[in-house]
Amino acid sequence: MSRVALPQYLENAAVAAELQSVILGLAEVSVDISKSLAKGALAGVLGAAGAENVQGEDQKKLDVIANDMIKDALAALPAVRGLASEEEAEVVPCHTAGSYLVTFDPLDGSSNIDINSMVGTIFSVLPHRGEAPVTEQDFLQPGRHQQAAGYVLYGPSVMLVLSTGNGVAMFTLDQDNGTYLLTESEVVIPADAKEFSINMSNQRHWAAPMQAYIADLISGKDGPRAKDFNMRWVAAMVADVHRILCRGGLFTYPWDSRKPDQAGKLRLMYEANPMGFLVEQAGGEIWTPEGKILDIQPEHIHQRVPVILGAANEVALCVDYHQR
Ligand SMILES: O=P(O)(O)OC[C@H]1O[C@](O)(COP(=O)(O)O)[C@@H](O)[C@@H]1O
Ligand SMILES: [Mg+2]
Ligand SMILES: [Mg+2]
Repeated sequence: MSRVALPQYLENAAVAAELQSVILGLAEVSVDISKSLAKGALAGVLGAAGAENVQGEDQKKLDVIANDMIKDALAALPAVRGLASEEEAEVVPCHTAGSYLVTFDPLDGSSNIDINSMVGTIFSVLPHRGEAPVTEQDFLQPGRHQQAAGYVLYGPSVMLVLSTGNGVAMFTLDQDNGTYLLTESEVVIPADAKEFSINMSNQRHWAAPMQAYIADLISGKDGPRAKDFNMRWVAAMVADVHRILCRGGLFTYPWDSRKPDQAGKLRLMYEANPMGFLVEQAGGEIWTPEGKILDIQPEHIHQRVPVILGAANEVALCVDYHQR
C-alpha cells in the first residue's frame, strides 16, 4: 500500500509554502533527535546536564542537545522570524523577513529519558505581527492564533502528529529512509471518557473541586458517576495526550497548594497551547477551571497554566465541579 508522505500531505492541504518549510524543518530535525535518543547510553547523552533552565528545573543533557538542534534547524529557515523555547531564557530573533514565530518544548517528559520511556518534542507556529526586531511581546498571542501545532513522539515508533487548522493527522517515521508517512488522517476524540490521567501522588495538594471530581471517578460504578474509569499516567504530557488522541479520555495537570503562586506545572506556550490546538481540532476541549486555554492572552512566554483536556463532555463536567 502506498502512503502519503508529509511533503505531499502539506501540498494536498494547500498549506502556505513558508509554513510548509517550517513544518518540514521541524520534521527533519526530529529524525536526528530520534537517532540521538535511540543511541542512548552508547552516545553518552543520558543523565543531567548539570544546569538549571530558566524555569528553575534541572536540565537533562538531552534537553540541551534537542534544544540546540531545533534552534539551529529553525534559525536556518528564512520563514522563521523568531523562536522561543522552554529551555531558553529569552526569545531568539531569526530572519527579519520571516512570517512565523515558533515556540517549542524540545524534550517533553525528560524525566523519562533515563528509564528509556517515551518523550517528545512539542511545537507551535504563530504568525509574526510586529516590526523587526522580534521581541517577547510579539509572541504573546492567544493559542487561537496558531497557524500550525504538533508534536513528535519518540516511542516504539516515532510519530509526528500535526494540525494546520484542518483536523489532526498522524504520521509514522519510516526508519529505513527517514520519511514521515501518513498513518491516520482523521483523528477524533470521543465526547465521553472511560479513562483519566493525573499524577495521583499530588492528590492531597489539589483544590477541593479537583479532589471531589477525581474521588467521584475513582468510586466508579458505586459512586455518583455509576461507571468504572481506568487510569493511566506516563508522566510525559506528549505521551498522555497521544493516548487521548488515539483512544480518548481526560488528562489534567491541576494547580496544587505546594506552589500556590504558580498557576500550574505545564507551560502555556510550549505545552498547553499546541496540545490544545490539536485537541480542539480533534473535537475535544482544553480548559483551565476558568475558561478555554486557547483564549488566554499570554503575559509572558514562560507562563504556566492548570490544564484540563480531552473528551468534550468529561472536560465540561470537570470544569463544572470547579464553577459550581
Ligand atoms: O512529575 P510529574 O508530576 O509526573 O510531571 C509530569 C509532567 O511534567 C512534564 O514532564 C513537564 O515537561 P518537561 O519534561 O518538558 O519539563 C510533563 O510532560 C508531564 O505531564
Ligand atoms: Mg514539557
Ligand atoms: Mg521539556
